[in-house]
Amino acid sequence: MYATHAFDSANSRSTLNFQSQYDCLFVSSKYCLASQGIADKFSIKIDDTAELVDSLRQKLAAYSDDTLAFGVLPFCKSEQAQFIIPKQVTRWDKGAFTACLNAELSVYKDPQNHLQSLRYLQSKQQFEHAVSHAKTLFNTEQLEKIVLSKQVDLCFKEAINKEQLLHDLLQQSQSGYHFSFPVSDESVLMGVSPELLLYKNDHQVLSNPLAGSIARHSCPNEELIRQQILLASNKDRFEHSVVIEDMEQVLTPFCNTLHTPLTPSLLSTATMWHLSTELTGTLHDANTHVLSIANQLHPTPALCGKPTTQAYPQIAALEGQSRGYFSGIIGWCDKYGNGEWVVVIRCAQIQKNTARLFAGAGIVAASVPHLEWQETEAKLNTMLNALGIQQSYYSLQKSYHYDN
Ligand SMILES: C=C(O[C@H]1C=CC=C(C(=O)O)[C@@H]1O)C(=O)O
Repeated sequence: MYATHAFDSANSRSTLNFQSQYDCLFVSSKYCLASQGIADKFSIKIDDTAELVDSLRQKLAAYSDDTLAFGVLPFCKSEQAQFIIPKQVTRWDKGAFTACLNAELSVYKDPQNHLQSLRYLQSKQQFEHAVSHAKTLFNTEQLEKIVLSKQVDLCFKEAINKEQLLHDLLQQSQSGYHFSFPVSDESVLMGVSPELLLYKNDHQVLSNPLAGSIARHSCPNEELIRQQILLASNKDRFEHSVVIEDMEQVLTPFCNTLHTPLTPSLLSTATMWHLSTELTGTLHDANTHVLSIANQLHPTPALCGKPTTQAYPQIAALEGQSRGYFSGIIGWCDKYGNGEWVVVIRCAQIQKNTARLFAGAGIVAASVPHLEWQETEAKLNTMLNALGIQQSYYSLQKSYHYDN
């Protein structure tokens, strides 16, 4: 059921047919898990962590010891998570998987798929107004931080080739966590998250929250300046510290030891620099399920705000539509409660010839509305680049298609 794939470069086309051979995909720093066939598919409530974990354990109990479950939890705790227990999971070495995908796609590279329309669900003005409004709440609502996001709908002439998209995401950045999960019969959630919520193996836990961002630049000198600006920015350092404090509070009761570096470091994606902190710990109990911790961490103030209970209703009111799986969590777990979960960002929900893109930014008292808009624009570039959309064309189109 859980096979390690020895990559045979001479026979790459017959060893993996990407059109049909995976349903769920999770690519970590060194490995890639690709599932084939569906043994069971089910939804579970996420508002009660103990119930969520019990239901999962019961489902997995019926299968062999090496069975995995893939899942995606929505942002909103009143919605349900989706899980898939695959018939088979192939574990690839990451390099081998990428080489195989390259070999597949070099044979049939799709012609350029033309963008037909682009629609912002919130205009720039609406987003900036929401940021300004959020800033007034910091004085009155005991709120320290809130994450506001936007959604953009793209429509292409032809159906989006998901294998090509995955390939382009991998080409763009080998780092990060690439994922693909069929959230309905017709639509797939795909992306490359830079943010590890929780890896758990036996006693060991690792988390790598990110918060505080600046867009990358093509000029090396400007890149250095931007890195320094980000490291020295009190606004971004505050945005980051709020997340780390909250995560430490959740992780501490589970851990014998927990190490948190005193200052954040920098982490880059293909398009952004982020402030990053790696928390490492050892658990009291190796049987603790990865989701017992991950669902308590979720949603962290990197995706929601602080305090969470105050931020949730404000997000619903200010954003005006459901985030669905965006800023939820995605990953896998095994029968022993081991697994790896990342936050659902830098992603799109793909359905036939349409893609819905998402991007958010942490808002604090020192936020400047138009800069937060620019940050979310820069974050959209991960998916826009992978979808082959040229910036000049995109800029021209978007000025005509705000959904006012
Ligand atoms: C909400 C997003 O990013 C989060 C993760 C990293 C940095 C963030 C920030 O600096 O605001 C966000 O908290 C997104 O990419 O849509």
